[in-house]
Amino acid sequence: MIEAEWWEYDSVEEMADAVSGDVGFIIESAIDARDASLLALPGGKTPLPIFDKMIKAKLPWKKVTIVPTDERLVAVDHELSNARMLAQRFMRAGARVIPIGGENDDVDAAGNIADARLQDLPWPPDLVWLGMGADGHTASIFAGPDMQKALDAPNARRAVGVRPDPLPAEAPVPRVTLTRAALLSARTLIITIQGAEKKELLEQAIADGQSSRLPIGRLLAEAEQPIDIHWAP
Ligand SMILES: O=C(O)[C@H](O)[C@@H](O)[C@H](O)[C@H](O)COP(=O)(O)O
Repeated sequence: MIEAEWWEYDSVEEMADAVSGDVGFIIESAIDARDASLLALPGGKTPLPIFDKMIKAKLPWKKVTIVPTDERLVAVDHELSNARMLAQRFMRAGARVIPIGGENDDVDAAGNIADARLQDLPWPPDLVWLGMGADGHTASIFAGPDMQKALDAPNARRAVGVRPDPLPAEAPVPRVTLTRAALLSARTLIITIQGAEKKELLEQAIADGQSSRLPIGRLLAEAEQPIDIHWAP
């Protein structure tokens, strides 16, 4: 049974205020408890106004380490790179951003490299924050030949290489993604989505749970923690 709580806002701006406040609280609580905070943050467009609010907040960014939940296999300075997008924002604020990908034609090797990098970090993340595509993908767990690999990887495995099929139009490149086990190891799990269509899709995926054909449904079906879903029109 997926324990999901929906938070619905009237605007993106309102969602950004609320979510940036929640994430700030997660960061401060982690630093109080462990003197450090590890966050796994999504790519995509929905979180950008929230990220922009977050970096304006006076948080102890020097104690914060950020990894992308997934990465496109492009050069680290490429416009499609999630690490680049995160670094441009959060490194300026003082946080450490760890890239997990880069240009690599060998998708499986890229997955091994991402996994090795994540194995060096103090685990679990205080926060895994996910988005969802209109096709029901989340992080870079896409329908296609590698979906099961990302969903069924053993608990100790933190990342794998994936070849979405079909390749998503907004960034048509192979990826690495945190595995289901790694994503669900988070102390806190949140999702941010926008638009009526995605709301309906996510509600259906949650209702279908384990029998969902969508990656997000299959992922959440195994979650043991309650999930906060933030939605704006
Ligand atoms: O592609 C990535 O890097 C993502 O992490 C991906 O899972 C993203 O969160 C969704 O595609 C939603 O993207 P939008 O917020 O742009 O709709």
